[in-house]
Amino acid sequence: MDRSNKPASIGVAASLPQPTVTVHENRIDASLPTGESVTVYLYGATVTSWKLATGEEQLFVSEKAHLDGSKPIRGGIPVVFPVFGPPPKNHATSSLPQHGFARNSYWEFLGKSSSESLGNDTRKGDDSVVLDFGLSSAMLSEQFRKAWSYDFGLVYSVTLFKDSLRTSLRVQNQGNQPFEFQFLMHTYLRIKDILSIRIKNLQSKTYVDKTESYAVKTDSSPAVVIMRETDSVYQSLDPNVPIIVASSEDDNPIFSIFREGLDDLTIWNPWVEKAKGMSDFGDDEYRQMVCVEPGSVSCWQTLDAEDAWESGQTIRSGH
Ligand SMILES: O=P(O)(O)OC[C@H]1O[C@H](O)[C@H](O)[C@@H](O)[C@@H]1O
Repeated sequence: MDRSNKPASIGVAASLPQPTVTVHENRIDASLPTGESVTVYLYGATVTSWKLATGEEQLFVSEKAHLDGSKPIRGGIPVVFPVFGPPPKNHATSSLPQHGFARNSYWEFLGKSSSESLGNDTRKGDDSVVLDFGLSSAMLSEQFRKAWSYDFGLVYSVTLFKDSLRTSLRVQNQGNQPFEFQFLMHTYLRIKDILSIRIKNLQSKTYVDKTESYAVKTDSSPAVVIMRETDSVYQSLDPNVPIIVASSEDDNPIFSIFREGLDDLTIWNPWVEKAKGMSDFGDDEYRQMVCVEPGSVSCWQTLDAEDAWESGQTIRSGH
């Protein structure tokens, strides 16, 4: 019997275009057959570039950023672990630098995997490529190992899709005692002009304003508009509601940020004076970027011996 919805025959997998992954000494480049690409430096497992098929860069990296491992990379997606901001005194992280050690340690490239298109036209090739990076206690510098002597393993996965990028972290406690940590993805989004965007879905949410001595505030405006130095840590957000960076001209989404297991979100822009004081950031570059940073930073995650914890973000470009 002829089936009217008989599926078309599936092409031979070996002949399909595949994602390309190039391993350099200090970074990994990957691209999809459709032209999208991503670059990840081993230093900090920092994603430094995410381009759409049009070649349009989605992430901001300062022209003054250090890419030689002498300093955390100013831009892209630095990984913040196991502490966010200046470590508190009298805590196990107190001897670590600001934002911990993940962004200034060398990670190992663990390999790639890819998933095939689930659409009808499998001839288009693979829909995504996943790059996995690992960092464990044994890989830390002596200084960091001394400052935070827990046994841990991190696997950071970077997945490139056609219109989005997912970054996720799995933290494993490989020791025999619990430890506490914070985690955040310090995403620098590239925008045309800071004055032409607004950030939605934060209405009436409580945040800590780090520019005003950590004052706790609530903003009832329908969207966050950035017109001065901004360093706001939003807390306890509904994980199911994406954060939207929209054009203030036509309200079209420029980026939508989906969070998994990350209830806090920092919004940061250094503005004029702070930009001038940063040696690895151009004086006028604050206009081309906004940091939208999903994290778990308002309290400590406690991870028991041999336990694991996972979380992630997906950034979708455009609609
Ligand atoms: O200069 P960094 O150590 O990279 O930190 C850059 C920024 O990171 C976060 O967004 C913090 O909330 C800010 O307080 C900090 O200034």
